Amino acid sequence: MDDNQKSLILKSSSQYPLPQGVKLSYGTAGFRADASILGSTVFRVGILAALRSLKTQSLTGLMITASHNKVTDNGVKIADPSGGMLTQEWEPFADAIANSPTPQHFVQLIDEFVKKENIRFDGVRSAKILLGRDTRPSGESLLEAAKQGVYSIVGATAIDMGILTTPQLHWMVRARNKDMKATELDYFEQLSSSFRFLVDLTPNQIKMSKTDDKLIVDGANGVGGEKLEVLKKMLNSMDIEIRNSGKEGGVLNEGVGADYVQKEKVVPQGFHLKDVGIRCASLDGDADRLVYFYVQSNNASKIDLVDGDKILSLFALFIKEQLSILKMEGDDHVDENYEARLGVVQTAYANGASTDYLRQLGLEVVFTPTGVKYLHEKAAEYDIGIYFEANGHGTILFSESFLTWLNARNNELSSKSKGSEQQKAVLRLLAVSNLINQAVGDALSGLLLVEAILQYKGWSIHNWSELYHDLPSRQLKVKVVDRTAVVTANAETVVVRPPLIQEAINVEVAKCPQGRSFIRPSGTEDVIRVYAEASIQEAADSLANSVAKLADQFLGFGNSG
Ligand SMILES: CC(=O)N[C@H]1[C@@H](OP(=O)(O)O)O[C@H](CO)[C@@H](O)[C@@H]1O
Ligand SMILES: [Mg+2]
Repeated sequence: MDDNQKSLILKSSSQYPLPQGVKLSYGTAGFRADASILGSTVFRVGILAALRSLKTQSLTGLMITASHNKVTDNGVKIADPSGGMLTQEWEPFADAIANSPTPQHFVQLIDEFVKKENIRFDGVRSAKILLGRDTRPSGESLLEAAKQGVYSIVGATAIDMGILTTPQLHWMVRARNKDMKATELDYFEQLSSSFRFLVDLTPNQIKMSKTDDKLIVDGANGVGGEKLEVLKKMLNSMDIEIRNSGKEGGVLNEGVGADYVQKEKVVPQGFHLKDVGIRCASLDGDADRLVYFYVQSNNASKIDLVDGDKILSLFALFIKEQLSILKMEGDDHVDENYEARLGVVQTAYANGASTDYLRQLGLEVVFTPTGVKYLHEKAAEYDIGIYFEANGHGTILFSESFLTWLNARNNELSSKSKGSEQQKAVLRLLAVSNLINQAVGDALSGLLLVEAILQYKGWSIHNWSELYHDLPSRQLKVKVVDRTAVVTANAETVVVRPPLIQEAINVEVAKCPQGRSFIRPSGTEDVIRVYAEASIQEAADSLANSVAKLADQFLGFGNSG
C-alpha cells in the first residue's frame, strides 16, 4: 500500500472509533451485536470486503443483518465471490481488524496483511462490492458505514442493492461473477419460472385436494414477507396468504419467525385455532431459514413442527426418486448412465429419527460441525449434496459435471424419446437446480421447492409429517465463565476438553432409553448449548437438565477458581 492509500484509511477510520470494551468475533454468522456499537465494525468489514475483492479479482458481497436476533441488534457478514460465506482462512484477520484499538494500529494490521496475502493495489482491477441490508432501522446508517469502508480503498466501487434477503445478496454475487443475469428481478424470474416448469411436470393423475392448496406464511415481520409478496404476484396459480409481513405493525422476530417457532414449538403471533388443518410456514428475519408447521386441533397455541430435517428428508426422497427413474431400463443407453453421487449433510442437532429415516432410504448421511460454512463445503463434494440444519437453513448443491451430464442427456432424450419418463426426470432435476439457491440456504426458493414436491406427490402436510416421528428433544443454554474452554471433536458430538466431562455425560446418557446428548460452545451467543433427545419427552428433559448441571459444575461460575 502506498502512503496515499494508508492516509486515506487512517483518515476515514478515525471517523469510526471502536467503542470502549468491545470484543467481537466473526462467529458462525459474521459479527453480531447491539446495533449501537457496530459502526466501526461495519466500516472495517467494508474495507475487508474490498480487500477480498482485490485478492480474488472478483466481486464480493457485504450483508447487514442479524437474522433472527432482536430488532435492536444488527450484524455484518461477507459473501465470497462464489456466493458462499467468507473463506475461513480470513476469519482470524476479520477478528483482528474488528478489535483493533486505534486507527494507527488498524492501518498497520492491514498493511501487514496486504503484504502477507500479496494483495495487489496496482489498479489493474479495482475492488467491487455489492451491499445489501435487511429491514432493521439501524441498517441505513450501518450501510453508510460500510460504504465509507469500501471507499477508503482507492478505486473501489460499492453497489448498494438496498433491502434484500440474505440469500438474494449471496445469489447476486454468485450470478454476477458467473456473468449470469443478476438483478433482483432476474432472481424472481428464475425462481418463478423454474417453479412453474417443475409444477408442469407433475404427473397428470395427481391432484391435490382443494383444502391442501392453501399456504399461510409467517414473514417474521422481516424482509422475507415483502419479497414473497413480489414472488406471489409472479405465481398467480398459488394460494399464499402472508402474515407478519412487517406492514401490520408487529416487531421483527418478536413472537414470530422460524427461530421462535422451531425452538418454542408454539404458533407465531397472528395464527389461531381457525388455521387448524392448513399448511403453514415460517421464515426467519432475513429469510434464510424455513420451517413448516400446523396448528394442533386440541390446543391452538401448540404446533406440530415440520423442521429442517423433514424438509431435507422430503428433498432427499424426491431427488432419489428422480435418480431412480433415470436409471430405469428400457432405453438403449443404460450404459451411459452416470452414477450420480448423492450425499446428505446434517449436524449433531438433526433429530436422530431423521438420520435413521435417511439411512433406511439407503442414503449416505454425513455430519459436520454447526454452521452453514461447514455443511455447504461438505455438500459441495457430491454430485448432488443436500444439507440442512434442523433450524431450517439448507439447500441442494449440484456439481457442474453432473449438470453438464444432465443437459447432454436431455438433448439426447429429446431426439430419441421426447416426453419419456426419463426425460421428465432429467428436466425435473434441472428445474430443481435452477430453483434452489446454489449459494446459500434460501427460505423463498426452499419454500417453492417444498410446494412443488408436495404437489408432485399429491401430499398434505400431514402425509409429509408422517415420514417419520421425531424423537422428543430438549435444548438448553448454560452461562459459563469461558465457553472457549470447551473443545469438541467428531462433528461436536464429544467433548475432548476439559477432561472427564464427556465421561460424566456418557453416564447420564446410558441411563436413558434412546438417549443422546452433547454440549458445544455457541458461535453466536456467549453460552454453552446443551442438546438431549430420548424416547419420551420427560426423559429428554431430564437428560438435558443433568447434562446442563454437569456443564455448570465443570465450567460454571461456581468453578471459576
Ligand atoms: C443450535 C442452533 O440452532 N445453532 C445455530 C446458531 O449457531 P450457534 O453457534 O449454535 O449459536 O446460529 C447459526 C447462525 O444462524 C446457525 O447456523 C446454527 O445452526
Ligand atoms: Mg437467518
